[in-house]
Amino acid sequence: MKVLKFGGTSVGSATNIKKVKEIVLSQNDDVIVVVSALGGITDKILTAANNAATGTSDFHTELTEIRQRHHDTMHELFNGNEPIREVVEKLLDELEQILTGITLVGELTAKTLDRIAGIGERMSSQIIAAFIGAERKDSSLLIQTDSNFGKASVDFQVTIKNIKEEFAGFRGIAVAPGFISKNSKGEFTTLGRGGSDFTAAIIAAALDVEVLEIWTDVNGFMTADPRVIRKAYTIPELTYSEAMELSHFGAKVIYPPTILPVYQKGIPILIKNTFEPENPGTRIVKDVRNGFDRPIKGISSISGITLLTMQGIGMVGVTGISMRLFTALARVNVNVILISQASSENSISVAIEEKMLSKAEQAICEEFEKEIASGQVNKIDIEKEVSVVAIVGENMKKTTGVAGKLFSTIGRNGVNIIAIAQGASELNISWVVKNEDLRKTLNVVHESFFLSEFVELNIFLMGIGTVGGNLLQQLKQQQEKLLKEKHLRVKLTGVANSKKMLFEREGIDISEFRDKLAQAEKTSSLQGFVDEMKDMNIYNSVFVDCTASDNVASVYKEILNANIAIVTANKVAASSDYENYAELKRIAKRKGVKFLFETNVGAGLPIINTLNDLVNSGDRILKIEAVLSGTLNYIFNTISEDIPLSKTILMAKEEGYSEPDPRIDLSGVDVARKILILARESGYRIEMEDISIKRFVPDSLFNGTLDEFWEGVPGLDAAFETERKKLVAENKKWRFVARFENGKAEAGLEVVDASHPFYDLEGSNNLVMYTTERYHEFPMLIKGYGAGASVTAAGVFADLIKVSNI
Ligand SMILES: NC(=O)C1=CN([C@@H]2O[C@H](COP(=O)(O)OP(=O)(O)OC[C@H]3O[C@@H](n4cnc5c(N)ncnc54)[C@H](OP(=O)(O)O)[C@@H]3O)[C@@H](O)[C@H]2O)C=CC1
Ligand SMILES: N[C@@H](CC=O)C(=O)O
Repeated sequence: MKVLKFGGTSVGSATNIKKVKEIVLSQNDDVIVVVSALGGITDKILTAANNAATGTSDFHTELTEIRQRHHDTMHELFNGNEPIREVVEKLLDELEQILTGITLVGELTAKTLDRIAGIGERMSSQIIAAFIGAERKDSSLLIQTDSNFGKASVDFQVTIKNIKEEFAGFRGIAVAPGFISKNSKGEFTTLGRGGSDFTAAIIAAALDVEVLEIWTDVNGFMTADPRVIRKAYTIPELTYSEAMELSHFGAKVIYPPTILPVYQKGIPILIKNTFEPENPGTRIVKDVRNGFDRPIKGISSISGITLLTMQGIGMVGVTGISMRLFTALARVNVNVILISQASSENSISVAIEEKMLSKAEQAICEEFEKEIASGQVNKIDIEKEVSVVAIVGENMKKTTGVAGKLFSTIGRNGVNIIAIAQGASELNISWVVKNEDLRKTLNVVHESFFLSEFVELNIFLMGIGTVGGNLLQQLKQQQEKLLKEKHLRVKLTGVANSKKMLFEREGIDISEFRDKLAQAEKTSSLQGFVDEMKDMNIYNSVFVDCTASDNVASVYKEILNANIAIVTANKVAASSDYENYAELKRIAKRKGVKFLFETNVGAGLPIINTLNDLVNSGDRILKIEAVLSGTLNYIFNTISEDIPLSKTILMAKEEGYSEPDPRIDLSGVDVARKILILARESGYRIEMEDISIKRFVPDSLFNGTLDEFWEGVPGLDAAFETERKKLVAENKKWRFVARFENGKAEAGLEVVDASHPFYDLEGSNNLVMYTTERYHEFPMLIKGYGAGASVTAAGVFADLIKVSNI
């Protein structure tokens, strides 16, 4: 035999009652169906009763609605041929008479309220029993309570005997109302909050049924609130204690105290969805089966919380403080949701519902009036607009590292934890965060404990030109593969160029980003972009800088301080003042976020990473010799009798090798920035001014505007051609070489012969030679394309993958 309980929404309309019938008839067992009132009816009865108690007969609106709902439901279920209309009509009349009586006396007692509060269940059970063609049983004649009207206590001895007698030898389907009961005098009582669950649990326990099924409007307990966590999913199995904890923390699937009778008997509870009966739902059992025994089962949260903290040196070592605090709160009916006390006994924090704040504050201040006046206890500290979050799971007890993983994940994402509580049962770890951090907290914790197979990376990209545009193409191309093979979901969450900016929490479709950005409402603004990123407060966020802008580089500190990682192709920050560069690295380290700039030197070549690996493994960089400009190398490899210098510069720009402003390349500044970064990454404190640059283009060309530069450059062509011819005759080549040795860096144009390793460096290639303590006789060489859209974008992409930690 089974007991199936259907809640208010499940029986809320004729359509839903038809679904209930299908479910009940599909059971291959004898079934007792316990039903709530039609959804919303009990509330209407209570409102009508309270209105009546004002003595103004102001209950008719509710009563008319209650009548109409039942008439409509019966009409639709029975096609106008309503076999139980008379019974229901009588109950509605009874309700009207009592409401009229309440109006006349102008008073509503708990006893009178119990008389009418269960009329909804009495009506719904009649309708549903008739519609299913089942026998109706009257729970109020079976469940006997004391006379504590409003929340009566069950006399289990009498009740169990009644139920056993009533159902002895029963076969088939019975329908019984939930929530209602009677005292020994035969007066109506009710079972309080969650009453229908309680009725079902009492019957299930009395009859020792195989299972108690609670049919509701959700697919059981979810790993987290699905309104916040899109990827939350149903938990297949929970222990009674886990279900109890999750319910306490906001998962309103069951009301725990009501399932006590089945818990004591070890009868499994199955939570099922009336509207998705094929969903397996959640099984609540004593011991979960293998495979359903992960350490964390669910995350829950309660918002609308205030944290009160009592602190003072006068509290240390004084007995009775906690007792007085909790007694004071209990006196004014304030429920304490979380308690946290430092072992120093110097402070104690309690989380309470926000609406209880003034009562609680007053009670504490009165209780500790003397201590506060004498300064032994400080003024009560109040932290409003906070939420309590909890992870729940019985297996935490057997697993080390859960708390470590939990708090490091939260911390890495920049969420401040205000208070923590964990009971010695290790069933639940609860902590308090600001309301504004709740969504992010739930997301990071959910991802870390439930979706570790799916990591999400939220990209905020600034700059969609040569490099940024290509990066997006590559991301688009790889998105599916990364998801499938690496379980990494890469989302473009924000994007901007110098004109517009666009944000979408759920991710911008990369194939449409240009159109969408062009049509975006928001005008681009650097601070606006940063503020929006911070406000969105999304976990695993990364800012990607594909501009060449000094301004953009100037906001890195703010971004890292907001726990947002940075991946940048822009060399400005890493080559700015040493103090700024070092500070950015310090912030990134302190905040536990990445600050990566591999593409700053040699585009996609692993030049910085290799250097870091050498240094971190204890090697020492003795010398760096390198060709670090893709543009300049391309120019010197392309210049010929037919292609003059000025044309090669244009060609380098068109190929996507040069900086947005090619004077940065031609002046040697780009190379100086790169050798500076390598020197710093080798462990040297060095500034841009320390680098000597030998220019090969007169300074006058760099002093004017970009247009003046383009106009002036052809003037150099003839002299270069003359020099070039001489070099060809001598079988020599120009190379713009950077060197770093003994703490000194320099860059300049050199002539190399065929014996030199740089001689054969083709196209836009770069070559770096690291002479180190370990690579001494034969330096380490890294060679390959040193510029260009696709290789640079690939380098940025590789840094992004590093940020995702997959
Ligand atoms: N090209 C290469 O081989 C390599 C380049 N890099 C670096 O990559 C970076 C990008 O270079 P590249 O793609 O060639 O440059 P582009 O000029 O092609 O693109 C720059 C992008 O940045 C945008 N932008 C500029 N300023 C701002 C701002 N203040 N706010 C928002 N967006 C802005 C531009 O917008 P708009 O179009 O509206 O002006 C454009 O979308 C540079 O720092 C460069 O040094 C690094 C290694 C190799
Ligand atoms: N403009 C740069 C691009 C890479 O940093 C170059 O030409 O090397």
